[in-house]
Order: sequence, then structure tokens, then C-alpha cells
Amino acid sequence: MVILNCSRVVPKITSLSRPKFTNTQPLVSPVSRRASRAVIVAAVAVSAFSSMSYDRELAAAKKAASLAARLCQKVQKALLQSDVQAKSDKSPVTVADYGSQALVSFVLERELPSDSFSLVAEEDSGDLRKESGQETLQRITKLVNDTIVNDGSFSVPTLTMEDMLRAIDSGKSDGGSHGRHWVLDPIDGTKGFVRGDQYAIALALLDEGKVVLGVLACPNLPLASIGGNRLHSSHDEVGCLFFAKVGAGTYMQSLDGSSPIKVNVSTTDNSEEASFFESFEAAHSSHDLSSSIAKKLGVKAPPVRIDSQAKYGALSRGDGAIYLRFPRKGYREKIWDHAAGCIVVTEAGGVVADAAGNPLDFSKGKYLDLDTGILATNEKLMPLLLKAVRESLEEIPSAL
Ligand SMILES: Nc1ncnc2c1ncn2[C@@H]1O[C@H](COP(=O)(O)OS(=O)(=O)O)[C@@H](OP(=O)(O)O)[C@H]1O
Ligand SMILES: [Mg+2]
Ligand SMILES: [Mg+2]
Ligand SMILES: [Mg+2]
Repeated sequence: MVILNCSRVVPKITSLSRPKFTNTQPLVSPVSRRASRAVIVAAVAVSAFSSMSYDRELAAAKKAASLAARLCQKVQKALLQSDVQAKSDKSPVTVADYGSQALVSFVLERELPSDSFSLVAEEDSGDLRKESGQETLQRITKLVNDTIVNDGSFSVPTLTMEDMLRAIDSGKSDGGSHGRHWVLDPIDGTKGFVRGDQYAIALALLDEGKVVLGVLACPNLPLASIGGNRLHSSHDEVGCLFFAKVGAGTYMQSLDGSSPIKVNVSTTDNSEEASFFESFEAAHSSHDLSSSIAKKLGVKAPPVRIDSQAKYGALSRGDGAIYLRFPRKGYREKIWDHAAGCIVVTEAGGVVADAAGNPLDFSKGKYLDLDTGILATNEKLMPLLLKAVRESLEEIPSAL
């Protein structure tokens, strides 16, 4: 059986945690009872490990992502055309991408001083080290220092431009299957960010190649459901922080610091009422393919197109029931575009897989090595979804 769950490093013990056998149930032999007790003791030990560990790391990740969100919101509000620069791959990168990466790196290192620090992150300081990057570097340095001072919880001397370059470049790790690695997309959905739309700060922790925690800060995502394309209702309060820890579920709170609430994916098994999320940018994911899949499933609602891993966040709280992503042939997915979103969805009871139904493997370095696309939904809908995906890929291979 394929286990379509990218984040669990412990076996599910739901049935074991409510043992059916007791001394009043003589049908269970003493041997199997002993064996079952041993399994329960082991499972409870694993369960305790999974819910007690990573607490410090999760607190640090939430703090880092929340501060980075503050920095990004400030920049997005004041976004000038001159903030947008062309990286060598021509994607827009702003002072906020760099500032967010430097700040997350700074906060994690400060909050977890005893840990060895490895970070796999999207940006690097190459362009900032050039003569033409000096003004940008100055602005990043000021932004990061201002955010730290406004927060007030760190007593550190003012950070220098050299500190910025170092903090950004601490994200040069290659990750892999051994040890712990933080995975960061300082702004996921930069195009959405530049447009004034959705984006996310996405931070996850890998331990021995598995995602063990994830945090998604989505500064422009309404706290209320965006199901039924309610994305642009102007009355909604915005700013969501999703977080998930292996074996401990997914929670959402407001970026302003309300109490967290537990969230769960939609439990619908009726594909006709299952609305779906996809990339805003058609160049990032084939809208033709998803529309063919939706047709096969009988989905009635139009797609909800939003930028970034905010899609995973919205899915984790049941705003819609399906996430579809089909990049063009040859595109290689990066781990920072999915690690945090993946655990946020799986811990909320969802399933994330590639188009062949395999779980995503974050242990191979910077890239995900996968079959064709990425899908997320609940366990009941996944078999139907995989069938529709297979058929659509056969019918319109040119869509990719
Ligand atoms: N050609 C192509 N195909 C597929 N994906 C691409 C492509 N180019 C970029 N990217 C990556 O897409 C990330 C943005 O995520 P989304 O596609 O979910 O958002 S969007 O609706 O398209 O804005 C985006 O993340 P950021 O660079 O962090 O914004 C990219 O990693
Ligand atoms: Mg980018
Ligand atoms: Mg990204
Ligand atoms: Mg990015």
C-alpha cells in the first residue's frame, strides 16, 4: 500500500490509543496481549516523542515567520517599481525577499543558539555583493534593523551590511537525508507580492529527510474562509499564521497573535462539491489540465486561483478540497515551495502526492524528484482525483 503522507515520521496510532483488550476480554491470548501492550508502550513513547519534540523549534519558527511577515507587509505597502529587480532567472526579487531571508536566519540562530544551523533557502547574496547591489543592500539592512528594534525582544547591536550578507548566505545548505535542515522560502509567490496579492513566508524543518514542522505566514489571507472565491471581500480581517508539527495537528492563528484554532481539511467525499485551488500564474501550472480534471470530477465551482503556499493553508482549513499544480515539462520543483505547505495539509488530515500517487520526498536535496505534478486533497477523494489526473494526462499530454 502506498502511504500518501509526506510528513509523518511516526506510525498513526489512533486505533492503538484506544485499546480494545482488557483483562475482562478473555478472547485475546496472553501472548498477543503482551505483544499488543508492547506495541502500545512503543507507540505511546513514539507519540510522546513526536508531540514533545520540536517545541522550541516551532516557537522559533513562528517568531521568525511572523517577524518576516511584518517586514514584508511594510515593503508591500510601500512597493515602488525600483524595489523589483531582475535576478538571473528573470523572476522578480525584492528587498523584502532578501530582508525576510536575513531576518528568519537571524531569528532562528538567536532563538536556537545551541543547535547546529543548516538552512536551505531560495535567495543568495550574489547580486547584493556587486557594486549595483549596494543601495539595495543598505535598504535591506535598514529594514531588518527596524523590524528587530520594533519587535524589542532582541538586545543586539545594529546589524551591518556584512551581517546581512552572512545571514542571507547561511541559506546555502543543500539539505539532504541526514541531520536537521531548515527550509525557507522567504517570500513564496513573489509575483503575487509585487501585484499586491497573496504571498507566504514558508518555513519548515527537515529531520532525517522528513518534514517535522512547518509554518506558513500568509499576511494577506483572510482569517475567514475564501471558499467560493470570497478572496476579495474587503470586510475580511487578513493575516494568517498556519503551523503544524508532526503528530500534533495543524493550527491557525491571526498574525496579530490571537489564540490558535485547530484546522482540518474538508471531509467531503463528493467530488462535485469539491472546489479546487491552483496557481494564479498559468505559466506555473497548467490551467487547461486542471480544468479537464475538474470536469471529469464534476466539480461545479470555478477554480480559486491564488499565489503561493497560501493555497495549502486555505486547503488545510477546508476552504476548498483540492490543490492542483502541473508545471510545464522540464520544470524542477524546489523543496522550499512545498515543505511547509505539505505538513500543514497532512497534519490537518490531508494527503499530498505527485501525479503517480507517491508521497513527496524532501530528502534529496534542493529539488523534489517527482512525477509530473503535485496534488493535495483528503483521503476519500485522492483515488478519484488520481484517476482523473491519469486520464487527463493521457488525453491532453500537450497541456504540459
Ligand atoms: N515556470 C514555472 N513553473 C512552475 N513554478 C514556477 C515557475 N517559475 C517559478 N515557479 C515557482 O512557483 C512559485 C510560486 O508558486 P505558485 O505557482 O503556487 O504561485 S503563483 O500563483 O504562480 O504565483 C515560485 O515561488 P517564488 O519564486 O518563491 O515566488 C517559484 O518557485
Ligand atoms: Mg523566486
Ligand atoms: Mg516559492
Ligand atoms: Mg520565493
